[in-house]
Amino acid sequence: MKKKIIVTDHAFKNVAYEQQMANDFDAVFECHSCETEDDTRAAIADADVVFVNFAPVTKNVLSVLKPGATVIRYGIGYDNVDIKAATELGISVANVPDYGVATVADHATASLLPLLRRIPAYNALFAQSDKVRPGDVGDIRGFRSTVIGLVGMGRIARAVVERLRPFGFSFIATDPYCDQTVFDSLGVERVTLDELAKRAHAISLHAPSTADNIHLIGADFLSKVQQGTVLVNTARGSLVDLDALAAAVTDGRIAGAALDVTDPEPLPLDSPLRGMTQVVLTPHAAFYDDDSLQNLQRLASEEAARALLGEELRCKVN
Ligand SMILES: NC(=O)C1=CN([C@@H]2O[C@H](COP(=O)(O)OP(=O)(O)OC[C@H]3O[C@@H](n4cnc5c(N)ncnc54)[C@H](O)[C@@H]3O)[C@@H](O)[C@H]2O)C=CC1
Ligand SMILES: O=C(O)C(=O)COP(=O)(O)O
Repeated sequence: MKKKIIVTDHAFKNVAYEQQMANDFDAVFECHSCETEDDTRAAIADADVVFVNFAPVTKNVLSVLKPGATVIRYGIGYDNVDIKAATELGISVANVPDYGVATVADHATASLLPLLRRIPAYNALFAQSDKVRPGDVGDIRGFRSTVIGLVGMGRIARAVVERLRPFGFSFIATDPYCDQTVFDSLGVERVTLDELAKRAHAISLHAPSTADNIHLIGADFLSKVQQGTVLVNTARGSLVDLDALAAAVTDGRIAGAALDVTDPEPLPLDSPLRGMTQVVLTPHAAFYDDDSLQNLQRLASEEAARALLGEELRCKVN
């Protein structure tokens, strides 16, 4: 019987790599745009390999697969897949941890620097006044006296440090699970989350979405930050309590925020954050450029080939 390879959803320009890989195996290949659990269940029934981007892969969805099937997350975070249920059902899950580290780090860096220079705030003033002057956006701290605080010290955070280092910033970071040697080799001071809140002038989030990390950046954290701090989130929306963030932007503790991810996504039309000139929004796009998409689709397709050949997966997460 022919093998069956299904894409549940994606935002790519084409699926040429996947199609070629399926042809190599003379497999059935279908590409869907699943929006509901029912869509996904119907699309993947009896598949051998499932590629999933953002569609939720719940226990209910997984139950239509046979033991031995493989689910490949198009991406790094796999919080949309019920890993426990997959393991119980004998289904392997893999992600692609290394396709776009540079691209996400580029996006975080490109978001953070304009906030520190208050460029979005100046730009907004031009819509209201014909006499915009230096300093109209409040105090601006020089880069060489600015402390960057990283939440998470994994692959992307390390790449952000490399990109920001030439500007002369100092770096502090919190990561309960990362080895001290990583901090030492990068010259990053290890601190607690509490200390990071108090000392950082710019905070960039790079921790995964887990049950423990929900609203890590909430009212308590934001009550401790210095007036005029900036925040960048390219990790996962669930890390930030958006109501608490809106309050902190309103009272000036947060002078600027760049949110690539929010919970929920998309950000509701009536969210106050949409109208705030200090808040820059991008649509979960930090991973998105031509280089990273090519890597992602190629590496995911190679992983699928390994699954079909019965070989050990490169990036199995369960
Ligand atoms: N916006 C986008 O397009 C993209 C977002 N991401 C997100 O970025 C996150 C980070 O990616 P990587 O750096 O590749 O992951 P990674 O797994 O290399 O690093 C994550 C680090 O966070 C640490 N961590 C976990 N809980 C923490 C906590 N409570 N406080 C501080 N640190 C904590 C871990 O110990 C680990 O060192 C991913 O989980 C993913 O959700 C990844 C790619 C694209
Ligand atoms: O999942 C995607 O394709 C992305 O948007 C980026 O995913 P990640 O954030 O890598 O888990």
